[in-house]
Amino acid sequence: MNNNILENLARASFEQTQERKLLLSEQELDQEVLKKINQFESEICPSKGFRFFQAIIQGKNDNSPALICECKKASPSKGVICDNYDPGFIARAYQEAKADAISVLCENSGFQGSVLDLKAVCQNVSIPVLRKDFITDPYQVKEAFVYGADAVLLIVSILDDQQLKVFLDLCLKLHLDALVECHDLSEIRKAIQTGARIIGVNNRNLKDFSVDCSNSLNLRNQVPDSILFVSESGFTSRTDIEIALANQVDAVLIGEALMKSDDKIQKIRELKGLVPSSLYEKKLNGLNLKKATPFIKLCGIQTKEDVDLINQYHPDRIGFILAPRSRRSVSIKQAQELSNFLDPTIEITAVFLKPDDEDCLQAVSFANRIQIHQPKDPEQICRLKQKIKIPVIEAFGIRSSQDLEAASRSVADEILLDASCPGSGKSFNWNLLKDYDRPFILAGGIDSSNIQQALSFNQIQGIDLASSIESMSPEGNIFKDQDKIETMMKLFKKEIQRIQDQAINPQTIKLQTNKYHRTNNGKYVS
Ligand SMILES: O=P(O)(O)OC[C@@H](O)[C@@H](O)c1c[nH]c2ccccc12
Repeated sequence: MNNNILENLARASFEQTQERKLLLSEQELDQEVLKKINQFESEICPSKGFRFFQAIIQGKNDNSPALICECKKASPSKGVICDNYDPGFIARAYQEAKADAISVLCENSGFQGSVLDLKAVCQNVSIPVLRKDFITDPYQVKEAFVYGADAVLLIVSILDDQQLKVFLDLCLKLHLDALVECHDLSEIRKAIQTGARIIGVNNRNLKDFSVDCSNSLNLRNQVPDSILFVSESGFTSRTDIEIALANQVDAVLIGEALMKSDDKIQKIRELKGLVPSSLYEKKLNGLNLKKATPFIKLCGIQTKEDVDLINQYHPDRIGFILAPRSRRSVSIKQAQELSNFLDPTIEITAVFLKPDDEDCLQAVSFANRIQIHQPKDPEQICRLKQKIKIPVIEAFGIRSSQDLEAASRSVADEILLDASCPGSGKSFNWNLLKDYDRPFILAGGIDSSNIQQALSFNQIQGIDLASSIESMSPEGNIFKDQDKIETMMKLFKKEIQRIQDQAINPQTIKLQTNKYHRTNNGKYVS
């Protein structure tokens, strides 16, 4: 993998470590280490240590893998996640909610963490604590020990074989557990060979920050049962946890979803399956799914009259088409002006075809999302995601299942699946969508005859209409037609109501339980 992001974080973490050495030299730290070892030995309980490993074994049960809950103020992809960050306080809430272990981000440049956060957490809880960091210096392992951590993260891709071995040996000496993070099969092999007892697979691709929970599940079978398997990142709901459970994951590591939650205790109980999660979410069982009611987007808004109609019928999103050659196009300036009249609770998507980065950057002033058809170059989506702070949608014209596969690999925040000739009012062959497992927005020829089918797809996030809400005037001009907007909005709302009513029918829920299980080749299936 492209290790740039990882390497930069590792370098930053290393530099932070060198700075701390100026305050406490390695020799002095070694003294502290010795003191603590002596303390251990004088204590009555000689088996102290390796508590993280034990906590996972004891924490997992038939209803849930063990939960490792993370304290994380910020992340390189999301910026600040938690404003009033008090790791000690958060850790106490985790413990109260019966988390099995706690992970504390200590890196400063990308995560705004510190070893002091680790210290604060260790002072506040009795459950095991993991130092989450980019460890490349033994000093960091010793520090973790002295501050009271029970485990450290070792990331295989930033360590050579020799270093990994040295660090694992040091952990063993200090009775610390090591969570050995791997990204692919070769790293897993290396970890196993070096003697890792706990292997973690990150669902977040650190090349582009995309999250795919199937990444760890697909690698599950490569780790023998004698080694604990931790699935890291991207877990947001009870459904995600159930899928991990069905794939014999021993523990899951959850950060962002908890940090964002106002009621952490309740969220952990929900993740553990101790309180029912939203019933509708259960109905839409799926990996990585945005478990919201599907939205409707009306696309190709061009005039003030259109905006008035939109405000009246209130779809969830609208689209301004900024591709110059479309018959529905508006300029960036027009879109900016029209957006001033739009009800602010309606989201705006700026739709581009082969855009320059510059145009997309300009659209940020009025749009909530950017949608790109045919990126200018293969890196554009990834680049834009880093440059602009709003979600990026990549649109795909679908002719075959290969096109769908390409879409599922997209690094965009959302994907939109359309006919190969967007805006033509034609649909592609929706039969191809059967078994498609990435959430998607559907576009192309959605009208009163097929809206019900469109909303019935398991992974549907939203639908996007243009042609079916338009008519042609006697002069041959195409315009947004109030009657048609009304018809489509009514049909949409009726269908959503029907889906929601169905979701609270207990039978539907029962059928969905344990939908995912493992096959021989380690792939999850539904
Ligand atoms: O916030 P999330 O998506 O729940 O992810 C948590 C954790 O897995 C993630 O922070 C992480 C996994 N591996 C890492 C390595 C370094 C820093 C951070 C991480």
